[in-house]
Amino acid sequence: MWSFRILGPFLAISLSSIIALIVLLLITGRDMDHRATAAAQDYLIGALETAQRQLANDAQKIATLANSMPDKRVLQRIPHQLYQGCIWWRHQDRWQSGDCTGSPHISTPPALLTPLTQAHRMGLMRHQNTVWLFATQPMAKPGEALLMIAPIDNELLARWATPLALQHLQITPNPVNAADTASIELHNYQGQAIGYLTYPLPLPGKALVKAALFPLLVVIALILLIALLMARKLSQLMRSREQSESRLRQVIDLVPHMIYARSLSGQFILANQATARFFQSTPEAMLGHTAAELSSHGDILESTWASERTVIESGQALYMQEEQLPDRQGQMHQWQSSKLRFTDQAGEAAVLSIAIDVTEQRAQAQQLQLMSTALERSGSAVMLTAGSGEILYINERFTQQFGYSTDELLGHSLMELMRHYLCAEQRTQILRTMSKQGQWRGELSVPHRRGGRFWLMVSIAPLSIEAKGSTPEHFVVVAEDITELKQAHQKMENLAFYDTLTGLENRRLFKERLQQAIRDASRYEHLSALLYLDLDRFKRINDTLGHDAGDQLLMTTAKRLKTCVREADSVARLGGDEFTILLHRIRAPEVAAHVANKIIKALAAPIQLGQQNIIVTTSIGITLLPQDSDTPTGLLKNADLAMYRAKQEGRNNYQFFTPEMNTRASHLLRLETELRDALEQRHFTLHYQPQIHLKTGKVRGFEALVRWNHPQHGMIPPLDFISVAEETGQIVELGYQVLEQACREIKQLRETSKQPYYVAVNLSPRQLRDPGLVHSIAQILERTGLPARKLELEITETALMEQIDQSLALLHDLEALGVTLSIDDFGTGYSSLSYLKQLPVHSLKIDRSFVQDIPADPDDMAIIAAVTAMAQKLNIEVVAEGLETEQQFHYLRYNHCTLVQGYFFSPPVPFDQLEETSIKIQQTLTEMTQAIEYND
Ligand SMILES: Nc1nc2c(ncn2[C@@H]2O[C@H](COP(=O)(O)O[C@H]3[C@@H](O)[C@H](n4cnc5c(=O)[nH]c(N)nc54)O[C@@H]3COP(=O)(O)O)[C@@H](O)[C@H]2O)c(=O)[nH]1
Repeated sequence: MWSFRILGPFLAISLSSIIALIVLLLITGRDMDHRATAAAQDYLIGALETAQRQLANDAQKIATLANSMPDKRVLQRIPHQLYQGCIWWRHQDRWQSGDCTGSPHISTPPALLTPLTQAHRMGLMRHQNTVWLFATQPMAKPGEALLMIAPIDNELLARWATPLALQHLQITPNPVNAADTASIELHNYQGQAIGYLTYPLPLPGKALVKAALFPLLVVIALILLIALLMARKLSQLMRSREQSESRLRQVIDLVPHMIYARSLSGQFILANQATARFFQSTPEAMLGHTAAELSSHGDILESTWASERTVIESGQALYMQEEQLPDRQGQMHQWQSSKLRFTDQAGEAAVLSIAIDVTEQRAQAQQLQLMSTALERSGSAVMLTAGSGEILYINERFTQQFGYSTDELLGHSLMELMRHYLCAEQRTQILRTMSKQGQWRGELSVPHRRGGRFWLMVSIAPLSIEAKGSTPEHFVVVAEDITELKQAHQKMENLAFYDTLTGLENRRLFKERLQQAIRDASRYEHLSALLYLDLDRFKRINDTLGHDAGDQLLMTTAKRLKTCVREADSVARLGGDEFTILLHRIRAPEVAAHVANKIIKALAAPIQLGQQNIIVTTSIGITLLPQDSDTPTGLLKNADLAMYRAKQEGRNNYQFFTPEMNTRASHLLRLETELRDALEQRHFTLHYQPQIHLKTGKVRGFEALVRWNHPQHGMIPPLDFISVAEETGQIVELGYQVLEQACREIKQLRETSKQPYYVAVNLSPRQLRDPGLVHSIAQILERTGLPARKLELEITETALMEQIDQSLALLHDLEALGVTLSIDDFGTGYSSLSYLKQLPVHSLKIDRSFVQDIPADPDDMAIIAAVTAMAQKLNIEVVAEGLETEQQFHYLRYNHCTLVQGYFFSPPVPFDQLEETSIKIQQTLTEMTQAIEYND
């Protein structure tokens, strides 16, 4: 590797240097030869010309001298220094003598002299092996001339073509170069080449080259050495550059940011691994490609190219530019890039970009910003403190919550704040919990700076960014205003445990108190008493005077009850007009009796309800604990039974619970079970009591009255089971059985007697609430075939008034069915006249209690008179029940009562006696009518 890298350049440089040197030498040698030849030729020509001029001058000087002398001796006196060759004198066209002092080798050959007579003044001639220069000079005397010859240096002598033929010299440089001589061609006067002169070159070019060979080799050796050193240096440089490049490459590939360079055409000329990863390519494969060619989102990527090109064109670097670019999957990334122009190795302008993927940082920053904003706008008050407790931050809510500005709190201590808001005990408790558990959370009631108090749910927790267990660097305090929550909780608690109307404890709380009292009573052997009471006839007051009056009554009752007991005792309203009182830790049962009396007295005081003064009475049941029962339910049941007994005893009194009451309750329970069996086995039968029309004196119809034909106890009257059936809901099923049987039997009687009898059937309040009532009655009528108008439904006035709104709709539905309606026990239910007008009733049935005191009670008689008068006006029939005496009969007849019913004519009788009973009544009435007519 090294040898190649070194040898390559080394050989290249060396060889090229050697070749260059040789070529240079050859060129130089050749040039030198040319120049040497030219110089030699110039020299030769110059030398000849100079010698000729010299000779001609000498000849002229000698001629001048000789002209002044008479003979040839003159020549001898001519100083030798004046000439260099031989000298002859011609006299009268004959050469007289000569002197060759200067050239002793030359005699004076006539052969030589003859051609010289040719009046050539100057020239060259060859004689023997010597080339001579000659010059002739005419003298003063005619026919006399002077000839001078001088030999040419032998070195100049070369080849002579025509010996002595030359009479005149003309010189032309020879273009043909000899290797080591310079030559000139000599021509005669006819221009013919007669020979040439050569001149050996002192050191021709080739010789010079030969001579220079050694130095050349030395130079080459030196060059090689230098080249070697240079190659080595070069190699080192190359290697270090390669290493440096490789290092640089490694470095840029290690950099997680995109580093790339693009040429002016937008093609990548450099890309690191991060860039390649982004384009899902390799750095090598990217080179020469544009972003558009490398990515399907290249068009977007190319948008960056615009800015990069601007950088190239303007030379203006861009730093920290934010760009959004998609990766290959189209996922947008946020980049922070810097771009700067540089010139690549080819000398072309390019742009280097360094792009940092800041997507995550931006997302984190955004998240941080979001969290910071959330914190700032949080509904909770947030405080951040240093580990020392110094307050570093509070959010807006904090300032609102506590009424401090940020400046007032920052830099202060949390402890200071705690001292201001919390008592020493609270602070100690918080600090103790903090040191034990590391944090504290709890509710605090704190005063507001601007007055008032508020409830806070506060948490103080350490905030350590460092490893767990280290001393907390910060604490975060979060306070949430729970005042409303507290109030709502309080309200809910009130709702859950207290009666909204009276503010007394409700059933739930009372039961808890009772439970606690039972525990206390058995543990500490205390005696406590539970009083259960309701207001006598509250329902009637409520219905007649309205619910507001009823509520008023209940609230007054609650207040009065409170005045009758101690603070520690519990007074509760269980619902409706039912109240309970728990007397804690009483000395003896007599105390309970005493309180009961107090209550009866307190409630007996008149109560102003609207325009009326009402006097209420109450019935109180008392049970003692723990002896009567050890459960709240048991005690309440006992007290209820006792209260029931008090009612049975004529109301407005109190009764203590006795075990026998439980016996009765058990009896009722048993009755319920037996009733269920009786319904299944249809043990009920009907008795019918006739209703007599006073004007016609005929039996118009019958009231169906149920009896329980008990297998063991015989016939049981309705008063013994109707209320239980009503309570348990069994009355609904019983009512349908009665209706079915009554309709079927009266239909049958109508057919056998051919009389248009109707049947009146009692509907209890519970039946009125049965949604299937109308439909079921319609089905019964259809099944039995009794015409609807021959079925009269008796509904007590109390039942109607209790649910007047629903009743109205029901009565209209029943009327639409075709059945007739009668208000039973009229006069006991406080129905108002306005209601009566709205009700689709066919008749009113005056309660037995009003009839039974005729003629003893003038009030009752007046009521009967008023009712019949009113009914007449409303076009409603009046039925009087409980007719037992003739006096009563006459009074009712006199007051235009429509129908009568009672033992006076017949008690309720079984179905099979009906026809016979009806005939008897008919006879009785006929007799009575006759007697009346007779008396009249
Ligand atoms: N919901 C239903 N209630 C019914 C049904 N059958 C009866 N009852 C109700 O039971 C109550 C008692 O009824 P009963 O023992 O049959 O007494 C009735 C008569 O025997 C009694 N009566 C009739 N005439 C006289 C009399 O001259 N003197 C007197 N002391 N008692 C008399 O009155 C009862 C009829 O009353 P009323 O219904 O108000 O007309 C009773 O309230 C029945 O309503 C039933 O099937 N369903």
